Amino acid sequence: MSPHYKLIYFNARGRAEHIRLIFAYSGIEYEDYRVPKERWPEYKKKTPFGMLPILEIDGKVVSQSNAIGRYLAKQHGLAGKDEWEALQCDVLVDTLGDLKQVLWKYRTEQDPIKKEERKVKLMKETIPFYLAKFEKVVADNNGYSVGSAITWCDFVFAVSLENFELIFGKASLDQYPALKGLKEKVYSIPSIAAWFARRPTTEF
Ligand SMILES: N[C@@H](CCC(=O)N[C@@H](CS)C(=O)NCC(=O)O)C(=O)O
Repeated sequence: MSPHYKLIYFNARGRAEHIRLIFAYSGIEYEDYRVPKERWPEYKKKTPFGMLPILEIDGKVVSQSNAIGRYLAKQHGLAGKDEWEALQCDVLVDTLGDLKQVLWKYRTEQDPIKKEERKVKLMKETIPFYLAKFEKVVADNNGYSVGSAITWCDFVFAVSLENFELIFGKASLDQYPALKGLKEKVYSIPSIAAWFARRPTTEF
């Protein structure tokens, strides 16, 4: 019998959405609990490290979005065909994490001058540096980020690229056709498209 899963996060896609895509793709029932903002200070005390997402598996609680993603991916055939591909998934997920950290610093920068400086560096250096490399990886793998079949890494890419387009505009991926194609491929998988259609609307 499948365990009882309860995914706990905020009312956002953020660091939980790739986990929701794994659940949707694998047809796994789970509770998608979104902690209301006003309940967070109290709720925080009950979490292992004061942060979300967490996943309850038959009542046992684990934290860390990528550890959770990797665990579920391994169980549901989404972690590559062998250890080498599983490693490639981890490498790309962590590298995307590095880029997302820089994007987060830009998005949350309060000083307008520093924000503009960050934007110039991002647009001229950081984003082309990472996206050109990711583009080559996906093009070389015929449209997958790892190997020749769908992995949880593709889900992390799809969610990140969707956010990227929200931040920088729809045309921002035009020069990266393999990445754009990967995002579209993931969101057109029927089980994921169905999740996309019914998921709560949130900013990020
Ligand atoms: N490395 C952790 C980071 C988790 C994290 O930063 N969570 C944020 C939301 S995205 C959080 O819980 N913030 C609320 C707080 O720190 O009080 C993961 O990937 O799960």
